[in-house]
Amino acid sequence: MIVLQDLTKRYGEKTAVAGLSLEIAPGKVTGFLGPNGAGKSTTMRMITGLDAPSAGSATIGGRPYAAIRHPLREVGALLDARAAHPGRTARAHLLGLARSNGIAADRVAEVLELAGLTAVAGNRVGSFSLGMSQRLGIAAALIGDPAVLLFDEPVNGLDPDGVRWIRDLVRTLAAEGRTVLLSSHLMSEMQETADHLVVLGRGRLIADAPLGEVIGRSSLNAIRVRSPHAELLHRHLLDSGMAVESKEVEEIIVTGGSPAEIGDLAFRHGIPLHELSPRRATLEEAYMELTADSVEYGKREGI
Ligand SMILES: Nc1ncnc2c1ncn2[C@@H]1O[C@H](COP(=O)(O)OP(=O)(O)OP(=O)(O)O)[C@@H](O)[C@H]1O
Repeated sequence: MIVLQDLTKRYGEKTAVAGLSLEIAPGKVTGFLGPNGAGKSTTMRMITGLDAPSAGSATIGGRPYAAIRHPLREVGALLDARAAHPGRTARAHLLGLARSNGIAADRVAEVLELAGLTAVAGNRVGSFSLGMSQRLGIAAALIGDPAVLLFDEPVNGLDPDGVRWIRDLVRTLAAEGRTVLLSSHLMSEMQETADHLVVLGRGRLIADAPLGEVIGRSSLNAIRVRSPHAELLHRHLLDSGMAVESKEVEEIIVTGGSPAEIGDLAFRHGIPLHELSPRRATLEEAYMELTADSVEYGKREGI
């Protein structure tokens, strides 16, 4: 369990993280989303003790990172794939980490295998592609078999096979009861992988809810209704407080009501229905709506 209490980070005038309070629970994949500069990496850096908070606290299992004697045995993090020394081999890098955290050397071969790096274990890290470096970063995160894992953009640079590997890996880690915090800008991937979402905008929390709930709140969840009496149904639906848009002569798009409510209402008024099909918003659509006012670095209308 990761607990953030009023966590704040200021860089001079800039407030990168502004009073964040939330809990990241074990046993699920928590997706960490937000536009560029929203404060995701800064939050992860404070959780792992790489940055000190300006105010508030971040604890793992009740303790701040700095108070954990062998941190890699409790928290694994992939924050910067290029963090390993380029002149070292992958094996030497992992052995160094194992030694400094009281982890048995046998574990190195295990995580190299798990990350698909056994064949290149003796190669220098500096010769690795971005995808191989990501795999090494993941091997490092897993070396101490920790209960808490943080992955910042882990699929960056990975091929489709690697992307699927990460998806399966994080799902397995969560199913084992671990706490998994995962940031990514790939919404389709996040929709496949996350159970719960934490969304930041300009350093503030804008959503902390199960994935299905975040998508369910989108105004783009709509129901297509076809009826030979679409116009009449249109009026009844408006009277009952739903939003209705006419598409074709016999087709309307309804938001703000469930298929059951629409079907029952049509039945009460004796209106035949020829189609009643829900269209679920995608995470990308829900996310774009949610963060529309929080995008800091991007294209603005009229510029
Ligand atoms: N060392 C630093 N010095 C000054 N400002 C910083 C520093 N690190 C981060 N910031 C600023 O803090 C804000 C949050 O940055 P952060 O990297 O945490 O965002 P992010 O959500 O991870 O973004 P991205 O999706 O682009 O990786 C940004 O405005 C950034 O410029």
